[in-house]
Amino acid sequence: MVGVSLKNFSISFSDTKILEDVSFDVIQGEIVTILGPSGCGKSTILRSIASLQDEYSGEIFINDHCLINNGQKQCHKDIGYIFQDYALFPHLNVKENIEFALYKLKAIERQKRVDKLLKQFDLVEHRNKQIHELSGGQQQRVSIARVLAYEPKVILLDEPFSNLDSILRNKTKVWLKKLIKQMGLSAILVTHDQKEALSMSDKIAIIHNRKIEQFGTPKELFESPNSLYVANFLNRINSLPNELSLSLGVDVNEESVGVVPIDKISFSQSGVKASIEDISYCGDYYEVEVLLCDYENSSIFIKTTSIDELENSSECYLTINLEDIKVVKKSI
Ligand SMILES: Nc1ncnc2c1ncn2[C@@H]1O[C@H](COP(=O)(O)OP(=O)(O)OP(=O)(O)O)[C@@H](O)[C@H]1O
Repeated sequence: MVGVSLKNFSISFSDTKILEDVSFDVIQGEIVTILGPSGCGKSTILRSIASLQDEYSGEIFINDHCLINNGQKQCHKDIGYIFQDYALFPHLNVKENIEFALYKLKAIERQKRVDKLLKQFDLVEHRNKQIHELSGGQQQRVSIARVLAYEPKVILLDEPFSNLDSILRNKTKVWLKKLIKQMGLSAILVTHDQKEALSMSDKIAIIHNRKIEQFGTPKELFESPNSLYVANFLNRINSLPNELSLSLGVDVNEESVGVVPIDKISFSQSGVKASIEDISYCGDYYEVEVLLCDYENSSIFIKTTSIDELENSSECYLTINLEDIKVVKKSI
């Protein structure tokens, strides 16, 4: 069943078009991530779904109910919104924050639900603490528990991991993904982080120039990007000069370009002649920038684990395999 559906969603602010004809569905139990540059309208989509913004045209459906019906706004109680800064009530303790929206329930039922969430979110020992006494990760768990307390069917996550360090971030991602699946929620995640999008999502919507440039599973977008923009957004790739692609037997023209991931090019004894421009140490690998000598010194990057033979020489040769080159549109 479709949990959230956007149909021809468009929105402008003071004559500036932000989004145009955006349509996508989120099935129950599915995580859809919206990816795009800063200011492209990602949070505007979430705010509109949460009925915090209603200047849009087009339609938004939550479990088949349109949010604006005959010009009347219908707030939907099935939606939980998790904000980037958690938006917890600082004057209430952990337990009070979680039970805040449950005032309509009988005391005993309320108590039961809060106890279950405190346990589920590993917050039992912190139940009486004030918000400022919690770590960032604990605050985030309280913010998610508070939203799940009123049993939403749809969950909107706006950069939910941005305040967490990388270890806690990875742990929380796995935990939240499991939780969304177990509860059969329809989730929409907004993030800047491509890796996060690839690992968390069932589908990804990439926004570019006010529209969805591509919508599909992470694998589809990663392996078959339909444009240079999508390819660049999801992976570290090189755009090859068209003359080089043609010489390698790749069919490109003025509107298309051959792209190859930086880890698919290797150094060799012969092949495409290049000169070393820069070597950057990146922990368990190196990123080497080279200039392609025969192609107006176009620069490309190569990911390699060994630079032994490169350090004392400025000249090198590259092997680029035909099967690793994808042809994509320069832009849509
Ligand atoms: N209420 C508003 N009035 C006027 N302009 C707005 C309003 N809300 C958002 N905007 C503008 O719309 C654009 C999209 O904003 P939005 O917050 O959706 O971007 P975003 O993609 O979430 O960005 P970021 O990744 O930086 O958080 C921005 O240029 C923003 O300034």
